[in-house]
Amino acid sequence: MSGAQEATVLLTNVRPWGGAASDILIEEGAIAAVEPHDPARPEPAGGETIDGRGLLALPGLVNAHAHLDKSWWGREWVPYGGEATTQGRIAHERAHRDELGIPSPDSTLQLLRALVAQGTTAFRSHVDVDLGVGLRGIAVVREAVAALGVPVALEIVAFPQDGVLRRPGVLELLDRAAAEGADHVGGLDPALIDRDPVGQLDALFEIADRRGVGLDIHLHEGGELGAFEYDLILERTRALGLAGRVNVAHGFAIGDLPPARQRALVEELREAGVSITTVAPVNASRLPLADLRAAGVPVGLGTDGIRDLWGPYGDGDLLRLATRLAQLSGARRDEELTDVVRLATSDAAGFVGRPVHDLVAGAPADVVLVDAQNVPEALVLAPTRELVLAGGVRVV
Ligand SMILES: Nc1ccnc(=O)[nH]1
Repeated sequence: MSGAQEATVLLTNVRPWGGAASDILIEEGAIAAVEPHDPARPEPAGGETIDGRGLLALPGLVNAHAHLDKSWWGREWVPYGGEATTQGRIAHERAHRDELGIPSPDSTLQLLRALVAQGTTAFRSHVDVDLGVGLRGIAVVREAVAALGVPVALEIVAFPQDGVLRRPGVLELLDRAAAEGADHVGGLDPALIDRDPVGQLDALFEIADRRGVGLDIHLHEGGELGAFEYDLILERTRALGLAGRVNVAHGFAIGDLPPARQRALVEELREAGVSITTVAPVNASRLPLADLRAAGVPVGLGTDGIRDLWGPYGDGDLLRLATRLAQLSGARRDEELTDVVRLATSDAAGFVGRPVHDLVAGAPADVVLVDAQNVPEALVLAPTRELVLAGGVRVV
């Protein structure tokens, strides 16, 4: 990619995960070595040396659930005007996105600039695919990421926000998106939106299985209905051998179940290889985060939409969002706080198609420096990002 990416960078005197002072050598966008800090280490020939001033180093933050196509970021404030239901938001967005020129490469680019400046270096973004916009949103997001000029990781979920079976032609669009390089096919609330949970899920799983892509399904539906839909998803994941390729986004229903059924569902998710993403909502049932983490079910954290026709909230700071997740989950001990930071960084590698995303040799050189004593303090304070590298390229 860019020449900047290929340059050698020596990042000296940083404390990876709050550990001992270290020097990180970066070559061709990847971490080549992490070694004990040596003030006498020679500068790399033809490369750049950056003094890390003893700051705490974390891997880049991973936004595992974004909607990069929806935002009006960087424009005049857009007051929210829809009804506060899922269908109300869908209708409001469809009624007003054209007059705002959404999806827009420019708004998405401005949003991305703000997000990477806060240390997010990898994204899994749902992108609306529907009869109005077709696959244009996917092209818009790809164009904005290219214009950003920074080697961030991007996975695309072709997301049928306006419904699947109730909108004939959407399945064909999803199939084309998968054929043309989308990493996942999305879905949403197959009962509320399509009034046919078995039908929607069968159709989505068929595409994912045939095209060899993943599935990432929004499940806002709660209680017994949502629990039934979890069952349908687990059943199909097992039947088609799609372990490790299926994600449930939001999945509020699990938080509505009594503890014994929650534990049983966590065990089923683990066994079937289904992951969960959350946006740490303050007004929905809580995920059993500790149980999910203890079972080894991958849990990703994302921003959801940021300042869009779904709502006015969000500053995109994933570290601050991690603070909220920790608070909502009752995390208090240092190990629990640190675990939430791992969830938002190194442990989220799988959500953005990376085998490894950490401060280790062989990983992409995505590094965030903050002024904090240790990882728990970095989580609690979410301090200014003093330096952000994405693929070895300096963003901040
Ligand atoms: N939380 C959500 C944001 C955008 N679209 C959805 O379906 N849900």
